[in-house]
Amino acid sequence: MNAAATSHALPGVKLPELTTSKFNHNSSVHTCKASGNSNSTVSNLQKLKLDEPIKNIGLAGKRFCSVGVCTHPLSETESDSHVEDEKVGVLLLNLGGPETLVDVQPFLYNLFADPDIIRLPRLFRFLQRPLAQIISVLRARKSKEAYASIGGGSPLRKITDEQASALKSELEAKKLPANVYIAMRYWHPFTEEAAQQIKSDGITRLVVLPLYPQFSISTTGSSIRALQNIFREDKVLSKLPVAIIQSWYQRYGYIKSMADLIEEELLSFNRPQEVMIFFSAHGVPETYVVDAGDPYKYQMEECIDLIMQELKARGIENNHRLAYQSRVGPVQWLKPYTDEVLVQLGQQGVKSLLAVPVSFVSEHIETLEEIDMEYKELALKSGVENWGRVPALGCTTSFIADLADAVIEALPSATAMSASSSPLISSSSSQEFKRDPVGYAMKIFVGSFLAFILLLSPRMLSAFRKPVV
Ligand SMILES: C=CC1=C(C)c2cc3[nH]c(cc4nc(cc5[nH]c(cc1n2)c(C)c5CCC(=O)O)C(CCC(=O)O)=C4C)c(C)c3C=C
Ligand SMILES: [Fe+2]
Repeated sequence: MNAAATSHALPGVKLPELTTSKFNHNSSVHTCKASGNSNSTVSNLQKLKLDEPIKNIGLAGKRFCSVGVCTHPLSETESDSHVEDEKVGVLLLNLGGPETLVDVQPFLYNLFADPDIIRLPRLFRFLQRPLAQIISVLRARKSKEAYASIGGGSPLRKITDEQASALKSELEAKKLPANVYIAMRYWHPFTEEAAQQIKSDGITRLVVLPLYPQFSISTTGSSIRALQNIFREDKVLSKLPVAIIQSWYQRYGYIKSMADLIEEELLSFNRPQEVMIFFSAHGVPETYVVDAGDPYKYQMEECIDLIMQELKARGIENNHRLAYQSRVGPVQWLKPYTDEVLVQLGQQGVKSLLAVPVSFVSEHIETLEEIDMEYKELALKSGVENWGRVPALGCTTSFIADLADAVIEALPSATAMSASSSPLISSSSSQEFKRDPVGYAMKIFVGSFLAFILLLSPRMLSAFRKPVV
């Protein structure tokens, strides 16, 4: 476990009591539920109060619960309300992608203008937008080439639409009629558009479901912040009961669906038992984990362990590795890097390799271009002879059914986001400031100065322009 993952990724977030459980391979039901749902199928429960600082309960960085549901403490009136009388909405959070090559630069601008993607010291936040403009222009050419090679745009919107409609059908089949909305962080349909639709449809209870299995400050965290900002400013939305599922990588339905895909893909090799299972996750800068307490790395490692345990239970005992891809800019990202590990494996004599994208559930630029083209070529050049790739989950039936169950489990614990005491928006830096204001001020001053020099240096600018591999 990484000691740095002790603080919560959304610092100070108060969560209701969640029940925790052991992962149960023999069970076809989920092993964890939010408390408040009396129909619990949970075994080996251990209560974990998440509104206490995590480090005080000796479970730093660990989440044993399959669904981290983030709400405010339930009031009696709210917890008494009947779900059957509600107009239920489900909001899927996703990244978004450029639909045409013309969209690429403005999409990149939106991405780099996000303070959860380029984390500038507070004093230099005024540089965020000009920097985003420079970096997006510098990166646009390479990025356009990549999108051009997969047909001229991102498939993300289409796939997310399909997932939304599959989830809606599955919820209906499970007797929970619901409207399903999509909020993309950096391209259409933007979070604002989804929020307006939710409001005009008169939704009375909302479950927020990120399409990222693992939590990262840069993905789910950023989307929740954006949502929180919009909801808090709106009279109606600020009162809407909302349940936020923060991560769901431990759910058995997800783990089983991933194992199914891997098992099936292994069969396409001549000697399946000799294939190295190579998990490739999207990276994040190392400082996210080490300084900001992003649980992403820990959750990723736990996720891979769970998938491998599930495969082992099926008699599949292949070797496996985890590496991180898609780094951007000159800073250190989570290691080991996918490109470096592929070269090492080839040189070490690994002949058959199955790539498994694991941080995202749709095909996108980084599966279709980076893995299928760049990494495949690199692996084959390095000595790998047989290459395969597990498809993204997309609309796999067992996976969508499990997402529907996650929504149903989360629904009863929805409460209003409005309470202005909500700490969802508060940042780790404000907590640090409260703890040690002088040290914090010094750090900001020195950090800002260095950041300013670094950010405008030719090396930094060219690192954003260069393709990583
Ligand atoms: C779990 C998934 C993702 C994490 C974590 C993540 C962090 C992260 N990403 C960038 C920079 C870029 N990401 C880009 C595309 C992109 N990123 C994700 C997912 C995660 N990103 C997806 C699904 C996509 C693809 C969308 C699509 O169009 O198909 C891009 C644009 C493409 C490119 O030019 O490479 C950039 C840039 C950072 C800096 C970051 C963490 C800080
Ligand atoms: Fe990314």
